[in-house]
Amino acid sequence: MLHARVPVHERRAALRAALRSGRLLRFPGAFNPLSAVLITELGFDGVYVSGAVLAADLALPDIGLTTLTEVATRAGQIARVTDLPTLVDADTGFGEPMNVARTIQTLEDAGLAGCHLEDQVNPKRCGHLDGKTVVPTEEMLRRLRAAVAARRDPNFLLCARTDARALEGLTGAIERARAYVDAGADLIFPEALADASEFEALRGAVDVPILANMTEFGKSELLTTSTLESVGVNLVLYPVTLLRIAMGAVEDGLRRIATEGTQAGLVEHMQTRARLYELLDYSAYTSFDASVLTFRT
Ligand SMILES: C[C@](O)(C(=O)O)[C@H](CC(=O)O)C(=O)O
Ligand SMILES: [Mg+2]
Repeated sequence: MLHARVPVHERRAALRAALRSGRLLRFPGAFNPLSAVLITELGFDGVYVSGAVLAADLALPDIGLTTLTEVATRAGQIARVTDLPTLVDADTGFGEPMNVARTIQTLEDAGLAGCHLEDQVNPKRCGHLDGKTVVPTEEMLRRLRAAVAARRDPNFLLCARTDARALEGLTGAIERARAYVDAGADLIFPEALADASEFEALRGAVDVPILANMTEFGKSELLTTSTLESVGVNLVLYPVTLLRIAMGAVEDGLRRIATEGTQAGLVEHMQTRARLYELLDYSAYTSFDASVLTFRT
């Protein structure tokens, strides 16, 4: 009721331990706090807060228009309703290395378990689109060093994302990943690798956990959890999946209401009032209220 129970430092420690387990951790992207409740209830391992989803939610393209305040606020709203660790997309860190330092502390304060920082130039774009540019390795190292120095909880997970695969090939991405690990990255996010063999090659090249981004309509083949686990991937993101499912249903529903003049035919596909109230733990609020009233009288 009201909020998560597990303190964030414990969730961060649990995520560290789980990443060492050899098990694949599944992090669907929550498009709002309520979807994070469902992710938790259905037994996933963590919650992801996607920059693309956060921007799309504001009807903006994912080109670095959202601010640190917007991202930290929304990610904090999501993190506080789940006992799972929440990982947030910090894009390029919202500025120069000094800004990156502030970003890390702000995200720590917002209750996140970790974040990823990427090596794109500003303005960044979706990692699965053409026309990206990356900063020189040295500049990304400055971002990472600032992040490491600013972090107050050593278990706050710093994930380094490289977008170099599209520009410098797999070898270039691997070289960068190694340099980012040396600078203190705890987890590597190789963006837009083509297939399982590329993940396997990266796996063999770094000795920290690696992440796979299974976003739809992108450049990566959609690999199953067993394939990802078999090539040694430690964490998989389904960043925009829930938003795409929801928006697909919303658009179909709106069209049917417009053409049929009623939503009656859609009711059987809807989440029921009872299920919604169950997710909201409605009855606990009613009992709480009753107990407070009883206490007063
Ligand atoms: C992972 C990602 O950074 C995100 O913001 O969710 C995006 C996802 C997407 O646009 O499909 C990405 O750049 O891959
Ligand atoms: Mg993003």
